[in-house]
Amino acid sequence: MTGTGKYRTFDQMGQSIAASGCEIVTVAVRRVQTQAPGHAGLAEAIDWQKIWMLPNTAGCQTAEEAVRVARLGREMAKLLGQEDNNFVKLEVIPDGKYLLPDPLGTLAAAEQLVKEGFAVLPYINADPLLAKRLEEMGCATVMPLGSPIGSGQGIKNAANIAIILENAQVPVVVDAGIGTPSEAAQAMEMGADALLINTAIAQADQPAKMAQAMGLATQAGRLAYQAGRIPVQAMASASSPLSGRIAS
Ligand SMILES: CC(=O)[C@@H](O)[C@H](O)COP(=O)(O)O
Repeated sequence: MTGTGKYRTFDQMGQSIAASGCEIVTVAVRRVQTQAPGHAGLAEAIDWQKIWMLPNTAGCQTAEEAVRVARLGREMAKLLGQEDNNFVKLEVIPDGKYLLPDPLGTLAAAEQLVKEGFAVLPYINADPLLAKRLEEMGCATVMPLGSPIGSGQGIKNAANIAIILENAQVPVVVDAGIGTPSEAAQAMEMGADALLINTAIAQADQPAKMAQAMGLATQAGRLAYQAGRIPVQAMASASSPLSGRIAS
């Protein structure tokens, strides 16, 4: 999954989405609604016949706001030709400095949106108990953050994300903070089902190239997870057989 924010141009955005190989693109409902300079034409710049839209509630500080914006997002998806799209990336973020999600607001909004038939993809701190509660409530995924949005700090919550992955019965999408392809691969090697990456691509010197690198790393990480890594050992073990040596 990729985002649509922070690109220098819509052209760069389109090229990056294509180069990444992503299947889902998230769009802030409020950006599509404003039609202000820099936002106008955003939704129209993407071919929604090929890409699944994930409307998000960015900018919402309370559960009530998020529920309202999610409903608008569903209408927006319909207008853009995705009549059966009931997805919403739920963001309830009252904190402007670290952009950390409000767990109680997220829980309350998720409960309401699940009741209304949404496929809810909640953006959360990497809290295993919260992830479980959201799953039990009927959320379609959980989206724990690797580190704060746009920080490029990578996977700072690896231990907690590992617990979420161990327990989850729904797909786990690692969202936010991924700064490099190696961090994308790391999250996938841990067993994440998907990633959401925006800033590291959009703000790269060459966004499309970084998008491709992120896509390749995501696939590499997934393959490595499926292949099964070797156990880490304290001591060396020789690569060549020890029997039949020339020297005694
Ligand atoms: C676009 C979006 O949904 C972001 O809020 C998301 O969390 C990605 O974070 P990064 O920008 O750190 O990749």
